[in-house]
Amino acid sequence: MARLAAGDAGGGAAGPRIDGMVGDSGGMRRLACRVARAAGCGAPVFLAGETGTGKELVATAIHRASRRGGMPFVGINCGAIPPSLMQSELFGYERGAFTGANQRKLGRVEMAHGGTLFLDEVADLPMESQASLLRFLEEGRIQQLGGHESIRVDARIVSATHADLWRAVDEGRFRADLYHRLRVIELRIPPLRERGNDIVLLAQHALRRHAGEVTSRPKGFTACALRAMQAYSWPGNVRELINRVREAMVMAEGCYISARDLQLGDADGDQEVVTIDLARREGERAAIERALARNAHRVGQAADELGISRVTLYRLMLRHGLHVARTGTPEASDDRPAMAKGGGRNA
Ligand SMILES: Nc1ncnc2c1ncn2[C@@H]1O[C@H](COP(=O)(O)OP(=O)(O)OP(=O)(O)O)[C@@H](O)[C@H]1O
Repeated sequence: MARLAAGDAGGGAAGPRIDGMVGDSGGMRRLACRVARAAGCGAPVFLAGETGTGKELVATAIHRASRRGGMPFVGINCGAIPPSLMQSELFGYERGAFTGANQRKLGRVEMAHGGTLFLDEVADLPMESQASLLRFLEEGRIQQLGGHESIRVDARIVSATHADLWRAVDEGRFRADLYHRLRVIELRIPPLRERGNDIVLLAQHALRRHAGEVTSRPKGFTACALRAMQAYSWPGNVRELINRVREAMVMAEGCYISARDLQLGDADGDQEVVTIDLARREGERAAIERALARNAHRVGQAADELGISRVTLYRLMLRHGLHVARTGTPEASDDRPAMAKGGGRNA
């Protein structure tokens, strides 16, 4: 189960991380810090992020790291329950509330008493349930279907959606008052394409984790496969990456998974063999190049984003043959190197 931990997140320097989540990029480290802070308070948390980015893992991590960690974590996917059943699913019903209600049934909110209620795909919550949820958030009380008394429940709400919740408000499908109540703390989970070398770490993690599913486990990835993975946009994020690696493990013809095995193209030279060490160095170099490009070659800012010190970044740039050339223009101060590639793959 996910919990917060301090330590190494897959090959980098020590720092906060979310246990159970592979990732060492600046974005994931920043998220880990925010998750730790969010866990320390009792306010509602809203998780925004594309599908497959790990929202459920983050919700679990917040729960585990909070004072409610030993109590129930109850999840519900609001998009998977028929709207007509949502009210009874969330708030339960009294015996005799409707035909067939032979005994009292607890709803998910009450099940989460003392713990955390995770409302996944909250944008799909029907209007009637939105009103009842708002009442719960304001008063800490619920009413069962067919019940006459209101029941006091102490549950923390963590909600998530991959959709644009504000748009749902704009279109009149989601109450603005509930929107603000749910978003007291908002955590944005970065899409996989913004996580640099995490893509390689996650692919290697999937290879290890699912080794038991195949008779002969591939030894690793070809260089082209690693490049193709880093160039791809991953619309299905981590879930898509894991599934592609699992499929490639079964289908791969050689000892190393190629870009073609991952259905990510058919690049020349895909037979090239890659050791873990080489893969790490390639990933590291790509992450540095990307951070520098994204930060207009400001080394200090790029270092912050990568979660390392400026000195370490200079050292790594030197190792990878990424030179800092001063041009003498005011913009090109120490902090704005013109980058030149050199040194080849083993630099
Ligand atoms: N950083 C990570 N490290 C390891 N596994 C991860 C990571 N992020 C996500 N996963 C895995 O990817 C899959 C999708 O994660 P999860 O269900 O938490 O995403 P989600 O954002 O809630 O998706 P959806 O919006 O579709 O509900 C799960 O199998 C999860 O274990």
